[in-house]
Amino acid sequence: MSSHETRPCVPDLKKERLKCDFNVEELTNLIDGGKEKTALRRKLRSVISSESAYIDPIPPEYMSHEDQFSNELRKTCHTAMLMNKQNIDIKTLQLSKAYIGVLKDGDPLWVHYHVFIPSITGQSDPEQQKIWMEKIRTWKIFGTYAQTELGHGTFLRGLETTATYDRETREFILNSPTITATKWWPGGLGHTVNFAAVMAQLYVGGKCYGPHMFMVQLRDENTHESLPGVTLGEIGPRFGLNTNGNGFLRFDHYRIPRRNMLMKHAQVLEDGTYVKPSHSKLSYGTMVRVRVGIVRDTCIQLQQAVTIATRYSAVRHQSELIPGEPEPQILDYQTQQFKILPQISSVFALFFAANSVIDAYYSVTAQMDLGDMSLLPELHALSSGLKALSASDASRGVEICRLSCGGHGYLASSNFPRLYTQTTCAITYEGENTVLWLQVARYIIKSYRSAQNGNNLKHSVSYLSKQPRPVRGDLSNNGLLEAFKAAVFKLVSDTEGRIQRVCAKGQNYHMAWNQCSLQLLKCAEAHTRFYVCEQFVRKVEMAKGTENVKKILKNLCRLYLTHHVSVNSGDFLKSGSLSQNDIAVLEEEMCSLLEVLRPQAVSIVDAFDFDDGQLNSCLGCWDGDVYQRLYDEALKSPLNKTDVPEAYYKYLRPLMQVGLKSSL
Ligand SMILES: CCCCCCCC/C=C\CCCCCCCCCCCC(=O)SCCNC(=O)CCNC(=O)[C@H](O)C(C)(C)COP(=O)(O)OP(=O)(O)OC[C@H]1O[C@@H](n2cnc3c(N)ncnc32)[C@H](O)[C@@H]1OP(=O)(O)O
Ligand SMILES: Cc1cc2nc3c(=O)[nH]c(=O)nc-3n(C[C@H](O)[C@H](O)[C@H](O)COP(=O)(O)OP(=O)(O)OC[C@H]3O[C@@H](n4cnc5c(N)ncnc54)[C@H](O)[C@@H]3O)c2cc1C
Repeated sequence: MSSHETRPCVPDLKKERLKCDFNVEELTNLIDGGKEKTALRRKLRSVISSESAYIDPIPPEYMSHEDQFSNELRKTCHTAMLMNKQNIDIKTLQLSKAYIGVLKDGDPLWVHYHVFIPSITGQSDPEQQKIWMEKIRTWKIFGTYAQTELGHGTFLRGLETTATYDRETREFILNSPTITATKWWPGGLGHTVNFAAVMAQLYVGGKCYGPHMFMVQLRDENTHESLPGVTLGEIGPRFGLNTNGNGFLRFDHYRIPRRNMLMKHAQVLEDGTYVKPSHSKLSYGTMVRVRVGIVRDTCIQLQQAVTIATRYSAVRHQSELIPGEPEPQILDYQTQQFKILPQISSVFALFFAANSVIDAYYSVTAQMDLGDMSLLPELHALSSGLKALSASDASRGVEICRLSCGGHGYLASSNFPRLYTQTTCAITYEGENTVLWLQVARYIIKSYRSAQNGNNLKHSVSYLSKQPRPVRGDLSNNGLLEAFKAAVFKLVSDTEGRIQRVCAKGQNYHMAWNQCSLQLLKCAEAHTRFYVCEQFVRKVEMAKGTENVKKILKNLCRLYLTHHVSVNSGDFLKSGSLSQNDIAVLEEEMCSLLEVLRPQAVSIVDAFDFDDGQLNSCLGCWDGDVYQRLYDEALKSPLNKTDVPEAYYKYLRPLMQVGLKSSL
């Protein structure tokens, strides 16, 4: 039973928690990765919760843009000091769920810790690392990852910033030749960081060698003023993440020493000799790493959204289910269960997928450090696909949760608006989703063709070697995975056939690719969905623990499978891997699973173990005292400071005094 069991809450939530038939703490431990990790997270959380510095002076919604930024910078700097005192690695804290809720709308140093530092450690040679990491550790250097430009974010070969080697002075000259060459978006670039890892086109002896990364000082280490030759600023208010300090940067023939090119993989020697890397895409390594991290991060955002929606749905009563009877909890409506429970199953699917891609990342990068690049294309496809799938599933999931809370879900005090803007931007950053899907498709089509030519395929695409033949009527988990394989195989073989047909009509390959890109997107998503389903099934099979927790996991896994078969039923029917009757049976099973899981829903989300400060939502609070919180929060509006606002005297009263002349 949950350790929170005894805390007071409204009768509806009490009733829900009493229905719990599994050990909530055990599920919490599983999600944290073990008892010790739960204990560590809670210890970190208790350090954070006791810090008065994290209390916002007024709700940030009511602050100016400048004050919001300053308030978050204050908190992020306080965290650095605090962690230093406690001897805790700040990166560990930031990636821990314990830190959620401290920064409300973006962290101006987030890119420093999670994109800039990995770029330095992953792209510079040992001598460079020694110098720069020392300065990073002692807080002399704060940096960002400056790649995207006004004109290009996706197409990196189209970047316009140049880094031209001057052999005489042994320097690179950085230049932004056009307005579209302006670096645009990097987090913290506006007014926070003093350095940047800058992606620029390398020119040596008049020849362009493509995008390479350079360590560039932008601001004076003492005065923080931008250096001559560098123009910096903030890009203005955004849909969300308004305190990330996203900035712009222009160079005017700005010189940096030769050794400021990050030289782990490629080098320019003093005499201008270019030494190429062992794989042409190694300079894109930071992006692969962050894409992997995004899977985990979006999963945690979805956990927050489903916690809020589930608790609220247990507290909210509306309409009549049976005429004349009391209004039921809205969670009793099947349609409400269908909004929320598949999102809970998605949390677990993303959780297992994130763990598996993080493991893959570490094992492939270890091999790459030994010089073996053979698994990089598979890792690139896997991380791209999972980044795209997790970002789009989570942001759709957050929006469904918001809608499931009716009008109150639209209030800032529900915290859905922030959660949504935080999740949806993951569709865009670190590789726009459509573009990443097309990268996955490229890998799949290439693999499929390679198999047609008799070659062996890498593990994640091995099922594309030959037409899978699922056993008709086998609707077990393994049977459904086989059906998935057959459905994806059919999508891939049809799409590949269509590309060939378009080419045969005289179209060149690239145009044919574009004409088939809608199907290619489908192939990529279906392949990645299959991967997620397979991981879910295997991880649940392997899960240790008590029978009741395993039962919850099995039911959630089954809900995930049946839901995604139902949503994509056309693909299964077309491939002949499932019949219409199979689909009908599975859809019925999905509805029964909603009923089975409904009584456990509140306890499952309790297991995500967020406290009220973290959820920051009137609707999702532990005790369910929703209405009082909504009312109290409304009273904080500055407009409620006076009964009659100044705007009345300025605008409304004069209008009312004039009166209407015509009788409209
Ligand atoms: C390990 C886990 C640790 C945990 C880490 C913690 C991280 C936590 C994460 C998230 C928390 C979120 C918190 C929110 C705070 C906000 C922060 C925002 C941060 C955002 C930062 C950014 O957005 S940085 C900018 C990102 N930009 C992009 O991603 C650009 C996208 N474009 C590209 O990647 C490429 O240009 C392209 C892939 C689209 C195409 O490249 P290119 O034109 O050069 O190649 P080709 O199409 O010609 O292909 C050639 C060939 O190369 C293959 N390839 C391409 N990319 C790669 C790669 N990265 N690796 C390997 N191979 C690659 C391509 O597939 C082709 O292969 P073929 O064999 O020829 O087919
Ligand atoms: C919150 C946030 C934080 C960011 N932080 C950073 C940062 O720290 N550092 C940094 O360098 N950048 C950062 N970025 C920039 C981000 O990485 C880019 O915005 C992203 O890579 C998308 O590129 P783009 O904006 O050029 O979009 P575009 O590529 O212009 O996309 C516009 C449309 O064109 C389509 N499109 C483009 N190419 C193709 C294609 N080949 N095939 C089919 N369709 C295509 C896309 O699918 C999309 O629909 C950030 C962005 C955001 C929103």
